[in-house]
Amino acid sequence: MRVHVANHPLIAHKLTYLRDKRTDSPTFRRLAEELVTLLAYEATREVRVEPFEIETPVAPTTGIKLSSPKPLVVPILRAGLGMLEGMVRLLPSAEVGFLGMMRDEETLQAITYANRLPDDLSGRQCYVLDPMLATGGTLAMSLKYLVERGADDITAVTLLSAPEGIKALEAEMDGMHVPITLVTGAIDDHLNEKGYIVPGLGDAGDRLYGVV
Ligand SMILES: O=P(O)(O)OC[C@H]1O[C@H](OP(=O)(O)OP(=O)(O)O)[C@H](O)[C@@H]1O
Ligand SMILES: O=c1cc[nH]c(=O)[nH]1
Ligand SMILES: [Mg+2]
Repeated sequence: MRVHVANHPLIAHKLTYLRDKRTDSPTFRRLAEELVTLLAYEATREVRVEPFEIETPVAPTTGIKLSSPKPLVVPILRAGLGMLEGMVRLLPSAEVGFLGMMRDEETLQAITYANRLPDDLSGRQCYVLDPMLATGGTLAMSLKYLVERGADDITAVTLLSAPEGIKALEAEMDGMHVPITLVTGAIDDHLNEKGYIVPGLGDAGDRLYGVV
């Protein structure tokens, strides 16, 4: 698994306000969207393209366009929804599939409660969106679904990641024979005893949408 930490002062600046507990939901949603657009630039560096002939007002030339099949963007509900708009703004022709997952806060095991993905993902590049990679259980389960359905190139985009979760995800995806890339805004210090990222930003879903 390739891990890319997007090292940019604007990303660090926006993450700081996202982390601040005084930041309200509307501001949090706007910052998450802005951050994804910056991360998406990095995450799509190897998006598949093909040559395409056009004519400028001056001369014929060869450009590029996104290859078919189009990339699939998969936000992990709930919190991943807060990253969807920022991503599809950069990739407007992408298709979108949904996975609903939640962590059992006692066992920290991921549970899937919704799954709306194309059956056949053969040859598809997939971009999985989830703001938080904590223990790695949620992303590991999501990426395995995609690999089982035939995805052959997967990039996970997170705002924050824990070192423990990156290690666990690497171990889970080892031997999958599918290129996996993680693009993240920052790698934080550690996980606490409740599985929260430290310093982190708290519960991303609650901060985006309120406590359920
Ligand atoms: O790496 P893990 O330890 O699996 O934890 C990360 C998951 O936890 C959060 O979701 P949560 O279960 O809180 O659901 P929500 O998005 O509905 O709030 C977060 O958005 C990730 O999906
Ligand atoms: O710190 C964390 C860990 C898991 N899920 C979150 O939303 N935040
Ligand atoms: Mg949550």
